[in-house]
Amino acid sequence: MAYKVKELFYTLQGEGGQAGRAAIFLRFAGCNLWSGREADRATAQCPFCDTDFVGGDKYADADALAGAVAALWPKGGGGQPLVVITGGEPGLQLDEALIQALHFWGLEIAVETNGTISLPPGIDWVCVSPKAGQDLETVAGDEIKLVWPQDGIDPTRFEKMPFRHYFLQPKDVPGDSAAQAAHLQACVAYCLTHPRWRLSLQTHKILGIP
Ligand SMILES: C[S@@+](CC[C@H](N)C(=O)[O-])C[C@H]1O[C@@H](n2cnc3c(N)ncnc32)[C@H](O)[C@@H]1O
Ligand SMILES: Nc1nc2[nH]cc(C(=O)O)c2c(=O)[nH]1
Ligand code: SF4
Ligand SMILES: [Mg+2]
Repeated sequence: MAYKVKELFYTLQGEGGQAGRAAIFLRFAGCNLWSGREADRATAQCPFCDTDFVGGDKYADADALAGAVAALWPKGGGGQPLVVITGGEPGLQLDEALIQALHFWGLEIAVETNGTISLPPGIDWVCVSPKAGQDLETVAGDEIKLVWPQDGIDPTRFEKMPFRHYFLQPKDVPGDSAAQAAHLQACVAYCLTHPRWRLSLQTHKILGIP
């Protein structure tokens, strides 16, 4: 199968339970909850997206893509190579052939998903970030990372699902510092009154790295 990839880059995982860990990012093009066009944002099922996932390059098959990913890991530095597969929505393109090819290169595989599309088996770390009004296909995994606040979602709903970690991540609104501050305070207040939940900051944005 051919894959449409917006970008490949090497950085630190900025969010969630693996924040601070070096990782190669594989960002797939396309999402099922927004076209990616600004003109459609207001009517999108997921209107607060912080990511450009339109366009990019085609890879002819799993071996070609996995080889390009593996080539980004620094030689001789040690550590367990990690790829974070994101998007857009990775559930649209991620398949068993790509999982196998990435594992062949010794990569640990983490996925960032909105949870609405079933994923192939074999992923090492599954992060589900639920979106208001969207039913979940993936109801178990390593972490829930809920962008907060979001109207129409009660976080306690996810506590019945077997995830290892529960994170709230402040909803970023570029250019609106009052909203940013309010969203951060809402997350802090919720974590203090519901201690099962932990704060996930987007540390790459704080650091100014990709
Ligand atoms: C761009 S999404 C791609 C993966 C997948 N489509 C998803 O939504 O989980 C990567 C992560 O960024 C989060 N995110 C998107 N927009 C955000 C924003 N404005 N503020 C904070 N987190 C955001 C998503 O919820 C998700 O956890
Ligand atoms: N550094 C960094 N960490 C991230 N964790 C999840 C990201 C994403 O866009 O899925 C992301 C991202 O875009 N950059
Ligand atoms: S589901 Fe993920 S990629 Fe799609 S619009 Fe929402 S945050 Fe962006
Ligand atoms: Mg991001």
